[in-house]
Amino acid sequence: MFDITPLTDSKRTAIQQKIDQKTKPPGALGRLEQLAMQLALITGSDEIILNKPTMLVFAADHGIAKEGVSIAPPEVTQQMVLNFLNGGAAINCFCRANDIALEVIDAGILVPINAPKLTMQSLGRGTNNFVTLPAMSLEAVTKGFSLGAKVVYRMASEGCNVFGFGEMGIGNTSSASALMSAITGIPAEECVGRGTGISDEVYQKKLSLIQKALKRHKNSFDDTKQILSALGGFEIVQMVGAMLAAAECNSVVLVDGFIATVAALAAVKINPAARDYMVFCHQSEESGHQKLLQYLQATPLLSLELRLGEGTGAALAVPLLKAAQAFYNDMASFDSAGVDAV
Ligand SMILES: Cc1cc2ncn([C@H]3O[C@H](COP(=O)(O)O)[C@@H](O)[C@H]3O)c2cc1C
Ligand SMILES: O=C(O)c1cccnc1
Repeated sequence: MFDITPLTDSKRTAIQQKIDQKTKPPGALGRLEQLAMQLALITGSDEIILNKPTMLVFAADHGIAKEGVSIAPPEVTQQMVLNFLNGGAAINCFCRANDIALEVIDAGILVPINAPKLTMQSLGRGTNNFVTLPAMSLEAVTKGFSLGAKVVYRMASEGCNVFGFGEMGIGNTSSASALMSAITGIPAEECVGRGTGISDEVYQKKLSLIQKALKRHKNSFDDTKQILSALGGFEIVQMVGAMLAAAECNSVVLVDGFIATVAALAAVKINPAARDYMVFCHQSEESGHQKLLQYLQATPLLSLELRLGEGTGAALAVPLLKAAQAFYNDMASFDSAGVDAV
């Protein structure tokens, strides 16, 4: 379904040489050098090209939210979508601060909003409660992949080659933890966290509901699509399709916090070549995130104790991408600056 070209090793030596000829001790720009290597492999080895960075925020509701597993009721998903459209959320501020375009997508909120700025591609009015039923049909997963991909193909045709992925959906840390446990085999206790900041009591309820759901659906864990249909969210499946499409379009995939990283995990299971295009932007405070990053052998760029989602950690990493681009493209070499090589 997604034809992703793994990044070629043949250009690595030339890129490393270019980095090593910059006027600095070898390796002195640390992680920025690794980032420049990845960006050069994705976008061009002569010059790193970052075009029209765009944040895609997918919003949807979750049947499990009715169980009271969040600090907020499900209505907050729709209210936050309106907040995004009015420019008032954290993600709006960080996108404005860093010159990132923002597109908000209704992937399946409970009560649709009629607003010209909102991209409408709803898969339904929230998922089923996965404690008792599969969250969605397999057809919805497949449709979600193509709807997510559609947004990326449109933006890529307009020249965008840097995509950030964010989400909004009350209850979605429950779906994400259940997916993480089912896909990786890591026990639920290590995947489930406090989400929006729930109490000990609510945490115990959340954990036991997720354990119950994992037991109930365990016979349909043969492949990633089945797992997504059992436990996923409409915003999560659209993110999976969008990430795979971005990798297919040779674009940079900026992965945000816990929920976005679970979508990235599913995308990598579906097509391992997608991993090459992913930049893991930050480590969230959500307790399962560190384990998940380790599982994916990913070292995140930032660690700011965020636990918000919306794409905020991805937006905050964009200046680092621009710094990697700036030194790779513009910094003098020992030769051009007349500095003795070290
Ligand atoms: C006002 C508000 C704004 C948010 N922005 C992102 N989230 C984050 O919290 C939710 C996940 O946590 P849980 O699984 O505990 O519900 C998601 O919507 C996520 O994007 C928010 C949550 C709230 C309450
Ligand atoms: O890391 C995240 O994505 C996250 C953490 C808590 C709540 N919402 C999102």
